[in-house]
Amino acid sequence: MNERSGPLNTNSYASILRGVLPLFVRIWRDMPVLTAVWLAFPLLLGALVVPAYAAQKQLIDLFVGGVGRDWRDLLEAAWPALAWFTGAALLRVVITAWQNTADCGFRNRAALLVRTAVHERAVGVPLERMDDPGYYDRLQRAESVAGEELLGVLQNAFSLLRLLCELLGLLAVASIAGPVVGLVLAVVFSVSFLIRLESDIVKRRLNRDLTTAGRQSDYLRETIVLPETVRDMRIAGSIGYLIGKWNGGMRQSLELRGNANRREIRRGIVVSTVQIAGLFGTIAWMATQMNAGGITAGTLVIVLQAMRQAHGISGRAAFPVGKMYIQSAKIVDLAEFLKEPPMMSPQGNSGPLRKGKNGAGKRGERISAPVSAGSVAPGETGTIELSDVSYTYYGADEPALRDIRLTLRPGETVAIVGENGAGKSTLAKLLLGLYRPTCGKIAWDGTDYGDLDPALLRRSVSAVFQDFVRYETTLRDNVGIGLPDEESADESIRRALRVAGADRLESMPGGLDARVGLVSEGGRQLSGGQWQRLAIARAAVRDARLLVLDEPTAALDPQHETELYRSFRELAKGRTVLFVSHRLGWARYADRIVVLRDGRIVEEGSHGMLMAAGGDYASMFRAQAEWYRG
Ligand SMILES: Nc1ncnc2c1ncn2[C@@H]1O[C@H](COP(=O)(O)OP(=O)(O)OP(=O)(O)O)[C@@H](O)[C@H]1O
Repeated sequence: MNERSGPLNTNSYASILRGVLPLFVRIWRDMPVLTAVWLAFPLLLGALVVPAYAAQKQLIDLFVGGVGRDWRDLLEAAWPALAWFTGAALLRVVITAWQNTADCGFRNRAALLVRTAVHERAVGVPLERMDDPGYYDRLQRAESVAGEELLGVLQNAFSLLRLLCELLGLLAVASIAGPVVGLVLAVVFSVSFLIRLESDIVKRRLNRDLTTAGRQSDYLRETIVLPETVRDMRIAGSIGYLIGKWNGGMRQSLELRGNANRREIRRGIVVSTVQIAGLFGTIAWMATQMNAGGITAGTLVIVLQAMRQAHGISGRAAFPVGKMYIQSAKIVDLAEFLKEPPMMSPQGNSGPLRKGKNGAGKRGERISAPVSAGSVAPGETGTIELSDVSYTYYGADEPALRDIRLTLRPGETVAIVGENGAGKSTLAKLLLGLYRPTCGKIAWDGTDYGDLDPALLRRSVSAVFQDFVRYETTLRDNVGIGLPDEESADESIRRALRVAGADRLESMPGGLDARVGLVSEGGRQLSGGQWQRLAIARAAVRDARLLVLDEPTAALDPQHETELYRSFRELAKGRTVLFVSHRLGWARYADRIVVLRDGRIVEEGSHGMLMAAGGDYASMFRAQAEWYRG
């Protein structure tokens, strides 16, 4: 059983404290005054309980003992207690109003502070870490915690603090009847509080686990009704399959929830029994004391009132604590996420995987501590050399690339071809410095990528990926993202749009400011090919010496693909280009073709040479040519 789904134990409390405290310290450091004010209000409210009840006791005793006395005498004797009572009530109203304002301001500012920290960390995290499936879970949890959840945790912490302070005040009031009364009530409320808390936590834990399972079930529910799913399922004759899976999952969660509810009811009965026994025992004891003249009527009344109020509070206190326990476990995730090493090496990695057999990273192993980034600028020539490079994805058993030896000369166009999964995109990512080789070395003009200045390396490379991003903002953002905000930028953007064959989009109302995508009102949705041309323009606009095109024409129609090929010369001018494509018609015009199979280079040469050799390339090329001819 892991810690988070395990029973309530001191270890989990310790880990929660380890996670939560640094966050609170961070918040405290950033806004000490607001935090101090936020903490002071509950303390004041708790402290006010005692004078209010003491004044009430005095008044009752005065009125009970003063039956038959002149009302003026009574009033004279009672006015200090009346003043205390009224003053405390008024102060309570004022403090409650202020505390709501302070609480709201504090929580929003704290959440903004932490959210900014999460976003800064999320964009700086090494890409390699994103291959760890657990990373997304951590990021998602951190994101949700840093927003609404953190607000919730702080709100619950505040409610809890307020309730505890009031409870302490009430126990102090109860002790007026005798320290034993205070002690008995403290024990009764603590026991019932702990029982309630335990059952609340069990239920919340279940809710959290069911939420994780619910993601799968939500996915199924949403997928079932998609037109493409309906089409696929009809063709496969398996209409009931997904519905059955979803339904089974839902039934299981309903059963688990039912069990938790029954458990909660049983615990509730125990709590009520403990409380009734404690409270009635106390009342009976006080009644005998009053008879014997040990306590006054005023004491009896205020202690009864305090008991009633404390009873309500002890019930309510389990709620924020239970919520915080579950939320705090998420806060630990948030704190852990904020500890993710930032991108420190130009490769966007924090360090190599620990290697298993064949250089494979072991499943579940964490990536080691960050390596420091270099400070050397990439050389002018831009010769890129890969020496015995291997790469294994996080958690994979087999390397995706093995012993790659390859040199890209300045201005050269190299085509990488090979069947699906051969390692083409992985090679592209390594060349761009997004991943760090598990073994071997990549050097730019003789300097290891690890010694290059990350920012300068990023400026020297540019890319279009098959899974390119669609920025649903303006045309200008889509192409010029990351360009300095200069007047000349628009001219560069227009040139890039022309090269990518996307200049017609500029005629949309608003020109470069035209909104694309459906996120913003009035935005125009683009076709897959139009989005891809924007991605190509985005790569073309940057003055990079290495341009990587990974299936840049997958969404283009033949006409536009041909047009793009015509402008390819302009796109490639003055740069080294590496392109990955399954369309071998493109490859034949490359200076060199590199063929990958199972992560290894199996052939290398010009189109003519490889055709003459009659190997993998020749058979792939002939198969495609046959397809067109046939
Ligand atoms: N993020 C990842 N995590 C684990 N394994 C991965 C990941 N990405 C790719 N792989 C694996 O690495 C190998 C090479 O993948 P890669 O995407 O480089 O192939 P490719 O030649 O570009 O394929 P395609 O032609 O289908 O795009 C494949 O076996 C793939 O399953």
